[in-house]
Amino acid sequence: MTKKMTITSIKKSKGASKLVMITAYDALFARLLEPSCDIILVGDSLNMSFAGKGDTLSATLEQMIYHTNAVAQGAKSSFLICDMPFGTYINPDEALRNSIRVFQETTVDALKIEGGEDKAHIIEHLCSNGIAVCGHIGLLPQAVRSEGGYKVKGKSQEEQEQLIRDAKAVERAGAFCMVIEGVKADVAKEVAKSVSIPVIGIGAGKDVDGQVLVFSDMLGLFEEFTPKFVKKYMDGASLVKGAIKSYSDEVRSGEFPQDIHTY
Ligand SMILES: Nc1nc(=O)c2c([nH]1)NC[C@@H]1CN(c3ccc(C(=O)N[C@@H](CCC(=O)O)C(=O)O)cc3)CN21
Ligand SMILES: CC(C)C(=O)C(=O)O
Ligand SMILES: [Mg+2]
Repeated sequence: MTKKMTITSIKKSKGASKLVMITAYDALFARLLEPSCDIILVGDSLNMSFAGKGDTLSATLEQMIYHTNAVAQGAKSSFLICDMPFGTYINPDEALRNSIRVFQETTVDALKIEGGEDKAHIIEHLCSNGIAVCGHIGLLPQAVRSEGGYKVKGKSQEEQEQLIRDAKAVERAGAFCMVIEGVKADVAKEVAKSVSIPVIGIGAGKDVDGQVLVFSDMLGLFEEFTPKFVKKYMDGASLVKGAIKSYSDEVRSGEFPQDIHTY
């Protein structure tokens, strides 16, 4: 990835190339991910993977702004999206006020909000005030408590029809793309076909317009999180633990530091 993507090139990518999105929470990883991805998402999953909490609900706007600024320092040529955290877009005015804060306090390119048909009026209000919005439909992590867990969507006829309505409402409201999470692959495929903006999947099969994963999941760093949709591209936890063990052993044995590490 050399030239930074724009709302226009992201929209145009549909049907031509798959979008690669990965989350990042700091400058260090943002710099490492940037060469191979189109979009970096500062996800509210940072409340779990970074802050160690049990779900995303207690992530704050201040946290999201802090991490977005860190990521922006590391990734100057990636399109940057920040999740609006739980409780920050409960009505159009609140949503716009909070979105403007993120836009003014960071260099983020777009914001992501969870919800379909029920959030279309919010997306519309943001879009008509200069905020680029990425939708998020299907499994909505911010609804984990009201839903009683993380539930894959699209299993019933009603859910399938609702997902199509959600995607169309998000598109009509002005979103430039959307994430579809935790949806049966055949249903996600139909959803992607039903709109003309890119639909980026996570746990939604291959027949969508791109994929997103949490970086710490795909690098095998987040050991306790092993849902079906994650592919571990490296065993990060073992590698890191092994390196730390070597350091520890060498400090204790006196093997580190050697002359080359010494002034
Ligand atoms: N590190 C991390 N990775 C993520 O992908 C992620 C987060 N955090 N935090 C926010 C949400 C929460 N996500 C989740 C969390 C759990 C399941 C889960 O337990 N899935 C079950 C399937 C449930 C069903 O069949 O209905 C699984 O076993 O895969 C799915 C998505 C995805 N998001
Ligand atoms: C899992 C992705 C889509 C997300 O919303 C997050 O990382 O918070
Ligand atoms: Mg999120």
